[in-house]
Amino acid sequence: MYSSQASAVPNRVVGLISGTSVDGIDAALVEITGTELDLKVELLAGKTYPYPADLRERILAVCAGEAISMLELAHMDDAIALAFAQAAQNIQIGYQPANLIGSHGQTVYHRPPKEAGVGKKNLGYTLQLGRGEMIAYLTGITTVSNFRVADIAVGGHGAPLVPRVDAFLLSHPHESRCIQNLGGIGNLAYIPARTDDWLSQICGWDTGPSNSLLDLAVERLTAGAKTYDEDGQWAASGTPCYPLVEKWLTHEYFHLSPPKSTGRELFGVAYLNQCFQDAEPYQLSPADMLATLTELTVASIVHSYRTFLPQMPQRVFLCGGGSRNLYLKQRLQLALETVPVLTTDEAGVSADFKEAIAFAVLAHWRQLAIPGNLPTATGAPHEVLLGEIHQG
Ligand SMILES: Nc1ncnc2c1ncn2[C@@H]1O[C@H](COP(=O)(O)OP(=O)(O)OP(=O)(O)O)[C@@H](O)[C@H]1O
Ligand SMILES: CC(=O)N[C@H]1[C@@H]2OC[C@@H](O2)[C@@H](O)[C@@H]1O[C@H](C)C(=O)O
Repeated sequence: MYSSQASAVPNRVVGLISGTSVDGIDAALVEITGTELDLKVELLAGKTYPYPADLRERILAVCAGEAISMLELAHMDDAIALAFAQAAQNIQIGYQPANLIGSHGQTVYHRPPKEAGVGKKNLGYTLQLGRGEMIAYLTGITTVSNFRVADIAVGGHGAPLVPRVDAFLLSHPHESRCIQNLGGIGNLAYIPARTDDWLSQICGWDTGPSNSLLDLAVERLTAGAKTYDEDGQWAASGTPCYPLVEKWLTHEYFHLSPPKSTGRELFGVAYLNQCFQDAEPYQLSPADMLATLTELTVASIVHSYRTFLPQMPQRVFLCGGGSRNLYLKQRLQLALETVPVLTTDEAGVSADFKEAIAFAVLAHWRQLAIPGNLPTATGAPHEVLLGEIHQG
């Protein structure tokens, strides 16, 4: 880790991301001071800008494996970049302009690296659309994008990237914490209390599905009328089917040792179809099915903590859209027994905009030539600078 080097003048940065839920572009306008141990971020504005419906549909189809031509790919890349550039411009209205944008883009494909014999690896592959050069061109603001490839280039997973930012924004002097993102996919950052060698013990990984299967199931059960189960109300009226949860938990991903990453390629439409097929003998109601899928998210997270963490954290802080799913939160609290489950809002960082904030911080780090990956979370052999800089 780099020693802190205070930057006195706040950097005004826009962070942008659309995650695996493809529910819209999260934009955060922040003021950043400091770098790592002295890092401070003030959220001036945060907003989610929904994609145009047809663009969202096309993105989801590509994520689900639909073939497209190179021409269509180029069009989609630019349509996403345009939507991101508009989000960057809109979030600044009424504020002094930003001097930097950090844009994650839209993941449409992610393949983790694979062992290929002793000491050899097939590099991972990851593709985020919404090219940074177009965002810089349209906004006139220097834009950092394509954050994942430098980590992948040295053999890492290129994900999760947020744990390093979590470590500097959410550590505590006396308390060990897990920061649990509940997006389409779940991930965690484990942050020990800030004692002697705490930095070397921080780790993270993707826990598996969080809302991805729930959202797809809701769309299927409502014939497209709804895209998610608000506050988890529908699931809350059902009962989890534990034999199914046990069966689904045997999936190889949950038993892989970290560092590990995943996506909709593994926990998407095909997996959900299998879940519905597995559920047939049990004749579950729609509410029971949603409760059972919720329980898979809960059980996979808790199994992951108990199996792979050096010790259970003293507190868990949730973020991402799933932190608004009251049923999911309640089930997680029940399964984690005495470990209190809160949201990152309660630790001073917006649960809704933490990922967008993180990409603003990663752009800030890139500008200062500070590495952005956490090798214990991505599996990279060393730290690297993340992101390509496009001058505005
Ligand atoms: N009030 C709510 N009740 C239940 N679920 C909600 C609520 N609000 C948001 N969600 C869930 O959160 C999802 C969006 O979460 P989020 O924006 O954190 O995901 P993401 O960033 O796209 O995913 P990832 O972190 O995997 O990249 C929605 O698709 C929905 O399932
Ligand atoms: C390839 C990719 O886009 N991965 C996402 C996804 O969504 C959650 C989880 O899987 C995480 O690994 C990652 O996003 C966050 C922002 C990260 O890199 O920390």
